[in-house]
Amino acid sequence: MEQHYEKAIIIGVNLISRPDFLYSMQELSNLAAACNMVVVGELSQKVARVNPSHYIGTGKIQELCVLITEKDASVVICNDELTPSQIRNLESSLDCKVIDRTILILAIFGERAQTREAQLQVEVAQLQYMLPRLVGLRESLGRQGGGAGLKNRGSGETKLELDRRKIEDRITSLQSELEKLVARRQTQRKQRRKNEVPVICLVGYTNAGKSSLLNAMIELYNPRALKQVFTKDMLFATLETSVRSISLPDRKTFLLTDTVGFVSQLPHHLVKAFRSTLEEVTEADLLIHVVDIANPEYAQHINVTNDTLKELGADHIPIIYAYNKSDLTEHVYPRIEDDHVYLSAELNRGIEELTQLIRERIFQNYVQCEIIIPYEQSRLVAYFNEHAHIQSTNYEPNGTRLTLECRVSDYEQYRDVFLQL
Ligand SMILES: Nc1nc2c(ncn2[C@@H]2O[C@H](COP(=O)(O)OP(=O)(O)OP(=O)(O)O)[C@@H](O)[C@H]2O)c(=O)[nH]1
Ligand SMILES: [Mg+2]
Repeated sequence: MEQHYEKAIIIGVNLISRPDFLYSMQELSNLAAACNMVVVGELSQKVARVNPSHYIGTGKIQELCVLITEKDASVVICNDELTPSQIRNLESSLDCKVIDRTILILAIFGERAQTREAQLQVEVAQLQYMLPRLVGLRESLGRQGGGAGLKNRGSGETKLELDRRKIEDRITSLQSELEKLVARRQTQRKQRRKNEVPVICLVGYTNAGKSSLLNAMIELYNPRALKQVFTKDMLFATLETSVRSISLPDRKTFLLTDTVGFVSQLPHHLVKAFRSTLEEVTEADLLIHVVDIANPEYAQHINVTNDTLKELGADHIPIIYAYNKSDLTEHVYPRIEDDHVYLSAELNRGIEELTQLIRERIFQNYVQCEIIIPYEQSRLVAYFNEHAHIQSTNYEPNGTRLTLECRVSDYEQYRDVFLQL
């Protein structure tokens, strides 16, 4: 089937205090493309503050009207989240469909959501966005058909109240379903804590290669598990959290979590709705910040991710930087430099180097020791075989002598049982 592309014009207010404006417009254009729109024109206004009634000033509106006709555009996309009345006023001045950055991101998330949890989260965010905008939210959410004119205006207060009630009821029911799923996930996380398995979370800008890196780790260390995750060259390929257990050759094990990618100005409702998914990040022992080092905007991407981590309250967690897609650059790789490593998830190169950094950060609490376990405690031999790296095993008259590397906590817990060497 032939893909239908809607012609869009992007507009933005370049606040004097905003250094990342050009970048954010570029990002908006990528978001539009992910939503099957083609950007045919662009307009920006440099001012000290956003126009409270129309987002942009009167002069700019005239200019925009000309541009819309000239380019035969059917939608205008604003670079910020607009108030309900700004959208309403702009639409009537332009007589053209107007959407904002938030609707765009919500639409992409809506299209990508696969699991029940992700679908519920997106729908809650969409409804909450919609609630205060019921009046005049013309075609914007169900972006099909285009240009319905003003015919839905003023359909009466009663109808509006009814719609509002319906939406509120729907939000309540979605949220209660969501809470059940969240409770289940929290139980799983508690269980993991109890097992003392360290949790490492992959974070980063969307399309940086987080899912690819998870797959490369699986392929190297647990190839038989066949639990690869979905990767694709598009914004927000991943909306759900996947957790995989990675066992290194010396039996050290950690959980590696892949999660939703970040983008600048992630809508407030969306962050709130995805709170449970993102809790995985805030409770991690270590973060791997995946950066697409081949992208010219990578420094901005790093800032966006770090800002989002701060917003989530996860900026206290230790970070390793994985400079991914090094194969597309001139950088020498694989290579470790301080807390970052140059690698290529696609070519499976640099994964061991990354693992080395992980080991240094996560597995410092290990001791090298030699112990004798009495034969009547042989279940402990089985325990250490499972949870430690055994270097040698010898059977002596009174017990099993093991040379091993194990967690300090395990050593401390059982030291009274061990026999004198
Ligand atoms: N050349 C090259 N391409 C890569 C590398 N790693 C990932 N890619 C490609 O980059 C694209 C995005 O990869 P994903 O792993 O889906 O990225 P992600 O960070 O999980 O993205 P979201 O889930 O959308 O946030 C895919 O087309 C990958 O094939 C790499 O090391 N080199
Ligand atoms: Mg992904």
